[in-house]
Amino acid sequence: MNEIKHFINGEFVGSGSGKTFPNVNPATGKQIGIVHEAGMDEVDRAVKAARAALKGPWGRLSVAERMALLHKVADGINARFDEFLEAECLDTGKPKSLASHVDIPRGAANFKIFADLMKNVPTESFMLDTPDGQGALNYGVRKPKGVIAVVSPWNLPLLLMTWKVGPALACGNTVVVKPSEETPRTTTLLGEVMNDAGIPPGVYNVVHGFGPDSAGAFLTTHPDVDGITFTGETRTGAAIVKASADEIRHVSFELGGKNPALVFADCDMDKAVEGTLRSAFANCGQVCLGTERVYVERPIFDEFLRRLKAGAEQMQLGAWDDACTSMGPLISREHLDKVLSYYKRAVEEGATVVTGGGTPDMPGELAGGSWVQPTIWTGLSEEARVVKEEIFGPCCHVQPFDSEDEAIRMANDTKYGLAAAVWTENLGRAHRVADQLEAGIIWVNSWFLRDLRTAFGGMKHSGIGREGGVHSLEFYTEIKNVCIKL
Ligand SMILES: NC(=O)C1=CN([C@@H]2O[C@H](COP(=O)(O)OP(=O)(O)OC[C@H]3O[C@@H](n4cnc5c(N)ncnc54)[C@H](O)[C@@H]3O)[C@@H](O)[C@H]2O)C=CC1
Ligand SMILES: O=C(O)/C=C/C=C(\O)C(=O)O
Repeated sequence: MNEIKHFINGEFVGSGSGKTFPNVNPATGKQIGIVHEAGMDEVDRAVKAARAALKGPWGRLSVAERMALLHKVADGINARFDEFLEAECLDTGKPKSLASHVDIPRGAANFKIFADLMKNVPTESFMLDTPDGQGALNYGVRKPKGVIAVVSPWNLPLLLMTWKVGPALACGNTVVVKPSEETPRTTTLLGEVMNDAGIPPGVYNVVHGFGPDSAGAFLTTHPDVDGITFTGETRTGAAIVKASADEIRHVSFELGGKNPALVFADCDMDKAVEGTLRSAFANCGQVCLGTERVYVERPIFDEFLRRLKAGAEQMQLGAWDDACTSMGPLISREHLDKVLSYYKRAVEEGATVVTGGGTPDMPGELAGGSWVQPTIWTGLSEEARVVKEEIFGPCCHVQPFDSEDEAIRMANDTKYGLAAAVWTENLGRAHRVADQLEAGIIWVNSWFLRDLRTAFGGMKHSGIGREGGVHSLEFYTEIKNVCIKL
């Protein structure tokens, strides 16, 4: 059975305690590997290795040398594309059609884009008038922040982990990554790529384990970590802030969402239906940017709903390596139970189930997996828990609206503020609505169209700070001002 170890100081090591936990394929429910669980000792060794590497060859590289190494990491991922693809699909059950277009290419791109960005970002300078008339020159210099703790989730494991590791390393930091306990494989495989690319030992470290009382908590409370970047649930973000408060650590958080789509009668219906099918059901609905609330202008409500239902019913649930599969399972039995509890609650809260609402019959060994039907509801009150809480499954509630103001009011009536999609062919309306929506990322006539140079993050309970482009550099560096009296 595949044994998944920590990656510390350039070497794969097991847990001193001998503690392990199972690595399970959610498509079958079968154990496919054994993962070592880090204790305080392994986390401490990883942080010490990361600290030492800052002062070693890594810290002495020129920017050009560092960027060349990061390009080699990206090339290394691409050279082992099929291994990364299989590892990611076994951990998550997601179809290869998705992972081969999104997860793995973005895993490589996250290194290239930030390497190139770092080479080209200027820092500020100001001339200051002084009473003697000679003046002073101020200039900013960016320094690495230090040792960065990266705590990542299971929904887009390689993509979301490298989205943080890429810019962190481009800025000259070192990292200790705690991947989700559900998806340890690609983060571990990346250790081999780092070694092959010539990244010095200690620059990239991985510790496996859980959150509370395990590797996640040990890492985020470690006194020698300089910054924490996290993607995951809002409650976990709050726990990390509390636990790390004594050490006054910088944090960057991408948290949950309950994202709306606003579909206006003047939309291109084909695009709106296709986009909403993707935003509600891609990755089995396990995308923090995904749509769980759809507001449709009343004149097109019936037609839109009919077409959305038809699209949802055409989804092919199946094995990751079957070319016909368009949807995989949920990540785990535990998550299936959570999603099904919302399916039950929707009915209790008075929903009309337009399609889905339960679990499908899957053939052969897939019968043991965490499968769930894509589900659409109508008829719920805006106060229903199913409309208010993040479910993180392949489901959405569709609600009619009669005016632009009403749609905006309902869309903003949430504690979250991550993303929103607006479907309209009226440019004036697009600008007007985008301006009023309370979300960090607004897509007009698109969804998940990502330009990695742009600010990415959430308002309200959906996050702290922004990453992407220069915003990542803000988090992963300390800017030092030098003032020279002339
Ligand atoms: N991107 C997103 O917005 C995501 C949202 N979720 C939501 O979160 C729910 C729970 O999923 P989980 O995987 O349990 O998400 P989570 O937020 O608990 O876990 C994400 C990462 O944080 C770690 N972690 C958990 N508690 C921690 C703690 N106290 N200190 C340090 N690290 C900690 C986990 O081990 C994992 O690596 C899902 O049902 C879904 O609703 C889950 C994954 C991604
Ligand atoms: O960086 C991206 O393109 C995608 C981000 C998606 C999430 O943060 C998520 O689903 O958790």
